[in-house]
Amino acid sequence: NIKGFVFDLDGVIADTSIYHSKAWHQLADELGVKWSDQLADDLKGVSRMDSLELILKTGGKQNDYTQEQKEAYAAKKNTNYLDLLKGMDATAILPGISDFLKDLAKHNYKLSLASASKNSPFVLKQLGLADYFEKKVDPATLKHGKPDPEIFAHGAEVLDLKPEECIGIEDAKVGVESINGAHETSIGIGDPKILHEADINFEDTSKLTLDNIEKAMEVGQV
Ligand SMILES: O=P(O)(O)O[C@@H]1O[C@H](CO)[C@@H](O)[C@H](O)[C@H]1O
Ligand SMILES: [Mg+2]
Repeated sequence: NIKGFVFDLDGVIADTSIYHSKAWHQLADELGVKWSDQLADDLKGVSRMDSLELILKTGGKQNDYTQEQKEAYAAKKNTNYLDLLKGMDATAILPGISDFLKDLAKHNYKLSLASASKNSPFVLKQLGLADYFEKKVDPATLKHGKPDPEIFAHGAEVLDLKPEECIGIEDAKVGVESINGAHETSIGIGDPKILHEADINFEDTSKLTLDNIEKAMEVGQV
């Protein structure tokens, strides 16, 4: 039975995916790479440097820059992103998430964070949710980014739980693949057509409750 939950951050807990997209869009314009909704969706859950490589590849420019130049561009995106976050507070917590976290804590579920973002400790602090996530996977220690199962596997290990005792929650396609690869139960938040590999789908975070999860697990024989 389920004893722990492994959370993605951007787009699951915090309404920050839009700011990542805005900052990457700004950089893509500067690099002369055509932006699209597909590219925006493909960048979800992908680490900073892998996101930049994906943008350059989309524009056929992956060999046009030195590693140093690429790191400078990634740093510029991050500065823009943090600028966009200025003044962010608990109002950026996605609908239902505060109650869901309270409910999980009340029922003694163990919680960990599996975010590719190096900004996650800062974002959690701004949202006032840092206490819920003492257990976090440090993305800088990972060999592979999502969709590799490594980050969600670590998300269970830091809770001293087996993968089958954990539910992973994601808004990105690569994130759902990572959870499934780690042999955890996957919840996909967003368009079920895009996140069709998830064991359980909810359109948005307001549907994320223990009741709805229990019902979905009964129905889905998950
Ligand atoms: O630049 P960091 O904040 O370290 O990483 C971010 O992580 C996001 C996933 O949570 C991803 O969607 C962004 O593209 C990536 O820049
Ligand atoms: Mg996400």
